[in-house]
Amino acid sequence: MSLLALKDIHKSFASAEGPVAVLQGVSLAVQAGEVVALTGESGSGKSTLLHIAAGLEPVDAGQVLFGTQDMAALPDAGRAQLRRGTVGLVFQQFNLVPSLSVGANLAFQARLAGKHDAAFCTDLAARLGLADLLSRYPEQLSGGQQQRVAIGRALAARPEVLLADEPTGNLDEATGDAVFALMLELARAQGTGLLLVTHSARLAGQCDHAIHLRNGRLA
Ligand SMILES: Nc1ncnc2c1ncn2[C@@H]1O[C@H](COP(=O)(O)OP(=O)(O)OP(=O)(O)O)[C@@H](O)[C@H]1O
Repeated sequence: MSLLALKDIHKSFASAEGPVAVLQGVSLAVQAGEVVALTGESGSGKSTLLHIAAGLEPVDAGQVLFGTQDMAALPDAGRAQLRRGTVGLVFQQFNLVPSLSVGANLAFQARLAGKHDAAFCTDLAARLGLADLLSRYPEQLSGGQQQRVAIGRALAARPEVLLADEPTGNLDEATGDAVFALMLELARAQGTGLLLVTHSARLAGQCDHAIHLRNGRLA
């Protein structure tokens, strides 16, 4: 059974001209330890699909299966619980907690999931180049530093499924490559399934599969 399986997802948004169909029957699966790249032109629906997978956006039709549990069919509290225990998120808005230090932000998700491991967190901070920034606050960080904290926070919780929306988009190429390599290494070592939105054909080429979204369908 797949860690994550999206089945026949349909999604429209309302607009002044009427409903706009963004996803028209999208199905995909991510297995344990598998890294899947999701590519597509700007506006093709990649972020929408990731938000749906995270249970943060309702579907018009379709299933979002984590094992046998359908995220899309759960009530709010059930979705939050499934997300907290199972899913790691790295979105374009980093959503760091402004009142918490970098160190506390890094540990935040893992603590919520009951999986906090101080040594693992310290090691992650070092590998993400954040060791000297642990007592700073998010507003005192550059965009790229904030992005690395957001990645560290998701990885520290050792999620079963990691959903990442252009996770290295704010980083220079060398830092981005190093952070991407760390994400791949941890996903493979821990059996995490990784679904990754990227505009980079180079990064997509390093993944196990690359799938392309066009006109609401996977090409
Ligand atoms: N809440 C919303 N209300 C109305 N339309 C929306 C909403 N969210 C997204 N859309 C529309 O859905 C389409 C897909 O948006 P989405 O952000 O998923 O694209 P994307 O492929 O992630 O784009 P990018 O690569 O630019 O981030 C776009 O046309 C966008 O305008």
